[in-house]
Formats: sequence, C-alpha cells, structure tokens
Amino acid sequence: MTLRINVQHRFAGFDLDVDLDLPPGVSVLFGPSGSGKTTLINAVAGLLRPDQGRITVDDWVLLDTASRRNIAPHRRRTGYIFQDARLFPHLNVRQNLAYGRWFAPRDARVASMDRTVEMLGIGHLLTRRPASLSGGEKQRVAIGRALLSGPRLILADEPLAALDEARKAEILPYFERLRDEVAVPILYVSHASAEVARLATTVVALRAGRVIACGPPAQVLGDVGVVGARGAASLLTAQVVAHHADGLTELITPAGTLWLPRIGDAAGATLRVRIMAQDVILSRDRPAGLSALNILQGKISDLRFGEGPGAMVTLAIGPDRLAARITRRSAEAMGLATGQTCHAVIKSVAVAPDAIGTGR
Ligand SMILES: Nc1ncnc2c1ncn2[C@@H]1O[C@H](COP(=O)(O)OP(=O)(O)OP(=O)(O)O)[C@@H](O)[C@H]1O
Repeated sequence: MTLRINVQHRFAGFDLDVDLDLPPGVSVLFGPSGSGKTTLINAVAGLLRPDQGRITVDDWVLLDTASRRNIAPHRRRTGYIFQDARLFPHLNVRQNLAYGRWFAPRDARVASMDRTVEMLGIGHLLTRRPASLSGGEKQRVAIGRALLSGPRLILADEPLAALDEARKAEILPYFERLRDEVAVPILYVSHASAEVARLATTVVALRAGRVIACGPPAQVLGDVGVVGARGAASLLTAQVVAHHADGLTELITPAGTLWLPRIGDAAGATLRVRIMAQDVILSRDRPAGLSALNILQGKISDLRFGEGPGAMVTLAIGPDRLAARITRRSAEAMGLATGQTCHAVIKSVAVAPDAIGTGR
C-alpha cells in the first residue's frame, strides 16, 4: 500500500510544505523539535485540516482540498498509537483490545484477537487493568488495540518517547514484527536515530517544515547534511551464525565476520546493525595484533573532506556501505583514493544493543 501526502499549511511563523510518495512498510518522520512531524501526522489523521493538500492510501482519498473532500478522523481507519498509551483505566486489557475491535468496519480484514495477543506477548495480561501494567506493557496493549480496529494505516507519534531505555528495548521488537508481519503502512514519528535505524523502511527527514531527504535508512542516516558528521551512521546487513561460550555472537556480512556482544536472535536471523562512522578505524593493509575483533574489507567508494579537519570515507561492503569518520590528516597520510581496497576496524563493544534490529 502506498501512502501519498501532499500538504501545505501555514501557522504564524511556521510553514509546512511536503510532497511524499511512501512505499509500504514503516515511514519514519525524523527531525528536530518544531520541524513539523506532529503537524504532518495530524493532517493524515484528520485532526488538522491543512490549507491545501491531498492525502491518499492507494486509491482511497482521505483528503483533497481541491474537491473539498475531507474524511472525518473517525472514518479514516487509522490506528493511532500515542506517546502515552491512553488505555481506558476502568476496562481490563481484554476489554481495551475488544474496544478497538468494536470500531472495525464489518468488511475489514482484521487480525484475530488470538493472533494479536500472541504477536504482542500479552496473553498473561488480559484480565489486568492498565494501572497495574508497566509502561512497556501498556504500549503493547495500545498497539494491539490499534491493530484490532482494522486500520488501513497506523500512525505512531513518538510511541517510545515516554519509556526508559529498558522499556524501549522491550517494545522495539514488537514494532519490528508489526512492520514485517502486518501489511498496513505505518507512519511513525521519531527523533531518535537508533530507533529510526532499526525500524524504518523509509526515512523522511524534516527540517523547518520541508523534506530535506527521503529514502532508505542506510542512505538518509549516512547523509552528513541530515545527521551531521557526528551522527553519521551505516547500516550493515548481517546474519547470525552462532553464539559462543565467551558471550560473543558471530555474524556474517558480505565483507567478513562480525563479532558482537551476545544478541538474543537465533542462528540464521538476518539483522541490520547500525555502526557509527566515528567508531570505525581504517587501515590500508590488513591489520594484525589488534584487540579489535572486527576487520571488514571493502573498496573506497566515496571520499569527502569537510570544511574542518574531518574526512568521511565510504567503503562498499557487498551491497552495503560503511562510512568511517577520520581526520583529513590521516586520509592524506594514508594516500586514500576511491577504488582502493581498505580495511575497516570496528570494536565489538562500540555496537550498542539498541543499534541491532531484525530485518534488512
Ligand atoms: N495549533 C498551532 N498553532 C500555531 N502554531 C502551531 C500549532 N501547532 C504547531 N504549531 C507550530 O508548528 C511548528 C511545528 O510543530 P510540530 O508540533 O509539528 O513539530 P514537531 O516536529 O512535531 O516537534 P516536536 O518534536 O517538538 O513534537 C512549531 O513551530 C509549532 O509551534
């Protein structure tokens, strides 16, 4: 399902103008505070009527100001997941889920209650009231309630922002399952790049009401113009080979073996691993006698110098790209040039657990 959003809207001092054509999967609206993420998601939900615009899910028109079509919010079939779960406190979990179901149109293909409960791991919570649930559990119930309403589109406005790191880590895999197992487009607001790296199929980078980049996460999160040199990251596709007794997990990438602190996923699972450009060291020759376990070989596909002392070197590693942020001085001393073979050195412990997600 393709989501098309063309919206222009003006508040005093703020001007939103976007034109997006988003493929299936999770589209993350990513940008600093005040860039227009919530305004945009509210326009899609029908909570804000933009000055001008047209919003469609496939051939279903939610808004078309030119023909004065504006479907009311409750008829847009959007499942909305908020920062706070907003469950009904007087209903237990099963009743909260059933409430979502009650809103599903008769002809909607709605996931079964059993399947949803199983997918979100909330079977043991069904008779509990929201007050007795943790923040992460509440958010899983909120996802279930949204799913059971038979949505044609799921909107999630910073659903993890109110949770601590441990609870975020608990919820992220459920959003990954939602992305991989439910064929409903998801528009997801976030300003956390680790979350974007794990979840996004497409990243829409917003700045002051404009789209400054839109594309796959590996492309947008590696764009220094979007994330800055310090924030630049690469996403490597890797497959789990085995878990070893010394607490390390062995993964295979097209450029060699990657050893990371133990990962929960089973052997055979395909993961996307975020590696920050500033955590990568380069060597022309294959280094020996290093403490770092990960040495990946690639060819330099791009070399850029900034205004300051830094340089960004990109290696082609199979179909993936791996960026290294080094100094101009090192790049010149090493005589780096595009097309050369180079080795990237990455410390295992530099890859944080929240930087590893499932899927390509
Ligand atoms: N109802 C409103 N009236 C006037 N200005 C508004 C209104 N709603 C939002 N704005 C302004 O529009 C701009 C974008 O706000 P928006 O909430 O969409 O940003 P955001 O990217 O979601 O930010 P945050 O990450 O802080 O939630 C801000 O400058 C905000 O002050």
